[in-house]
Order: sequence, then structure tokens, then C-alpha cells
Amino acid sequence: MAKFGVVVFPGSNGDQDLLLAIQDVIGEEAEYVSHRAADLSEYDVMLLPGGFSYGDYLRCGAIAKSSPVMEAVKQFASEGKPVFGTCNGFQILTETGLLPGVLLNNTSLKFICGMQPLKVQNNQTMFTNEYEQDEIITLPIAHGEGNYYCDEETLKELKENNQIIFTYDQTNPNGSVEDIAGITNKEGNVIGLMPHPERAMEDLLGSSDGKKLFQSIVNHLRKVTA
Ligand SMILES: NC(=O)CC[C@H](N)C(=O)O
Repeated sequence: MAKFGVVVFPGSNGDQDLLLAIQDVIGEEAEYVSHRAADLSEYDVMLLPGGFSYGDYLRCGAIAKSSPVMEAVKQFASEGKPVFGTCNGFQILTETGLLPGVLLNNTSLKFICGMQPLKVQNNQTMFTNEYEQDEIITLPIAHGEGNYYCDEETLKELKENNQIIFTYDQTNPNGSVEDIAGITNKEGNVIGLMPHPERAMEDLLGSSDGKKLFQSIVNHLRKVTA
């Protein structure tokens, strides 16, 4: 069984959604991991939740970047293991430098939430192998700083390496460059996604399109350990 770690920072609020998504819907093992943790060697996957870590002071994710667990997450990522960050987790990954670019205030300067159509731009990753290429899916969004920005050179690299994994479809809710909703690092084992797949696990709650993302990680792990 794959073992998922869900990092809990002071101010995280999506940690329980992630834990239950993995345990109850995907049916794999999941545990909370303290922001003070230094050793992540018992885990196969690390998940960084949404929320308001350290009250979003300075900038979203700017303080979480310096928490002890992020040194361990860097080590974990350097071993090629899957790291997934949603929303505040994505912000923490850019602040830490594990992903390129930054997340700025939404152009509306308002906190936005709702259901958002997305397009799967690359299904050849350990996070998207269950999706069809160009599949249109619906995931919830809930953020104040989701406006992805990077310089021209970085954008060129993201495109050349197929690191743009999800884009907003139909509408761009926050002003992100090239409608970017989710990217990976160059190696493809760290992903940041502004929308919340862990809140789209059951049709009863409006969408189950998030399931395939976590199932993709499990598929990948089965393949590498087979
Ligand atoms: N849902 C979230 O993770 C929100 C992240 C961050 N607090 C923001 O408003 O952008």
C-alpha cells in the first residue's frame, strides 16, 4: 500500500480533506505530518494542503517556506518522490523554489471561490496518467493569490519541457499567465495546482474529477515498484 504524508502547517485548512480523500476514496494509507518533521523517509508521497499557513503573513507561503519540514520536503523531492501542493501548498512550493514562478494577488483583488473548468494539458505525468489528453474537468477553486506569474524565459522553459499540466478553461479566474492552473518542476515529480482536487472526490459534492489525480500517483508508484 502507498503511504501518503499530509503536511500540517499552523493555519492549514485543507489537510483533513486530503487525508480523507486518500483514506476513504482512494483507499491508500495517509497520515498527518507535522511542520516540524525532519524525516520523511517512511512516506511514498508528500501532500501540501491548502489554507492560510502562518496566517498568510508577509505573503502566502512565505513563512511556511522556512518551517523545518520544508527542508525535509526538499530532500524528499530530490529523491524523485512525488510531491503535490494544492493552493496554499502550491504557493509554498514556489516560495521554497521547488517550483518556478510566483502566485500574485488575483487581478480582482478579491478572494474567489467556485467550480472551475480546467483542461489537462499533459497526461504523461505521474499526476495525470489517469486523465485523457486535453480532457476538460471541473475542480473547485478558493483563493486570494492564485494569479500565476513567471518571466518570459521561465515560460519558454515550462512550455519546452511540457511542465504546464493544467490550464483554466473557458474563463481565467485570477489573471494567471497563459491561463496556468498547475505546473510541475522540470523533473516532473513536484506539482503545484491552484484548484482543489481533494474537494472533488464524490459526485454528490459536485465533481469527482479530482480522484484521477491521486489515482495517477498510485498507478505510478505501482509501476515503479513492480
Ligand atoms: N485555499 C487556499 O489554500 C488559499 C490559499 C491562500 N490563503 C490564498 O488565499 O490564496
